[in-house]
Amino acid sequence: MTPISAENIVMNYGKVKALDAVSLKVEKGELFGLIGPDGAGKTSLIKILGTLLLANSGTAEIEGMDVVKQYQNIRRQIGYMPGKFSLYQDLTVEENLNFYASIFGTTLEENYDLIKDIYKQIEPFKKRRAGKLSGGMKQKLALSCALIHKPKVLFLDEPTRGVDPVSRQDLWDMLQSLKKDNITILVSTAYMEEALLCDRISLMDHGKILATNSPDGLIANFEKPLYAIRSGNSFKVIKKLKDYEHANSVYPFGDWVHYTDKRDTIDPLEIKSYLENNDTTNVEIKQIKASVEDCYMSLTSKNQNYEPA
Ligand SMILES: Nc1ncnc2c1ncn2[C@@H]1O[C@H](COP(=O)(O)OP(=O)(O)OP(=O)(O)O)[C@@H](O)[C@H]1O
Repeated sequence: MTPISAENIVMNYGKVKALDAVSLKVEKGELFGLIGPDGAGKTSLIKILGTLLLANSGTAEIEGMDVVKQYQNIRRQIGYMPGKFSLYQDLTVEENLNFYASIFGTTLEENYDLIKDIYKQIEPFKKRRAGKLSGGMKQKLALSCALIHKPKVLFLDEPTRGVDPVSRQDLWDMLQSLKKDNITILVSTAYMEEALLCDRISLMDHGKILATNSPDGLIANFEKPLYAIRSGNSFKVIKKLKDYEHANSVYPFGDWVHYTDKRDTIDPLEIKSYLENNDTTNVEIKQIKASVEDCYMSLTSKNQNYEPA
């Protein structure tokens, strides 16, 4: 049985098409990432799968149960960590955990083993009110609460948003360690580099899934040779490359400009000369391996037929 499956999910908010015929399958024990910028539709999809929102059309099943007809059974078997910290700020760490455990008819002691690696990092602060915890500690508490009833499927909506880099890494380590318990995890993020920490990912843009693959598989499918180009003036490089008749894609990437050409084979020196003949000096050019972000840029440039939100 597939732990998470969705077929042709459509979600509209008035005129905004938040999800446009989205289909997805996540296998048992996978750490699966929904990757996309703000507004891509990640939260809407997670809420529909987590039985918190009704789709306009399409079907979805969690552990073989229909998200509309069997939502009560599903809720007993899933954990959900919303994007916004939503625990009780006035309750202590321990009280929050006991509260969530009691809702599911369990206790902290009963499921201590599952959450101990995460909880032990905040246990010294168990008498502290949740509202007084640091961002990283809040995140660990929220994850502990989402796991307290031993869910089969765990949904996390942008758990690393606005969290410091060390806590972000901690969270991913915790998610990796949950794999040994065979929990299926669907996590969303807008940070492209986090895609590499997932078993498989779906890249999302404007309510559509553009591609689903392992990070390596996605990168291996990048269609064209990719070049990184720079000179003292990135703005000029971008402008001149965009005017270049053979340019396929041109976008800034840190200090560099990433470029693909319409032709299958090219001589990079030809591009260098073109730029130098168009008042761009000190041009450096090198062929590079595509990253997940490059794959995303290439796919979004093809996904132009959307209704702007
Ligand atoms: N309750 C709502 N009413 C109207 N529009 C909404 C509502 N919720 C989401 N939207 C719109 O639907 C689209 C998808 O939003 P969604 O929150 O699902 O995306 P997201 O990828 O999770 O982005 P974010 O990180 O900003 O939450 C966006 O254009 C958003 O503005």
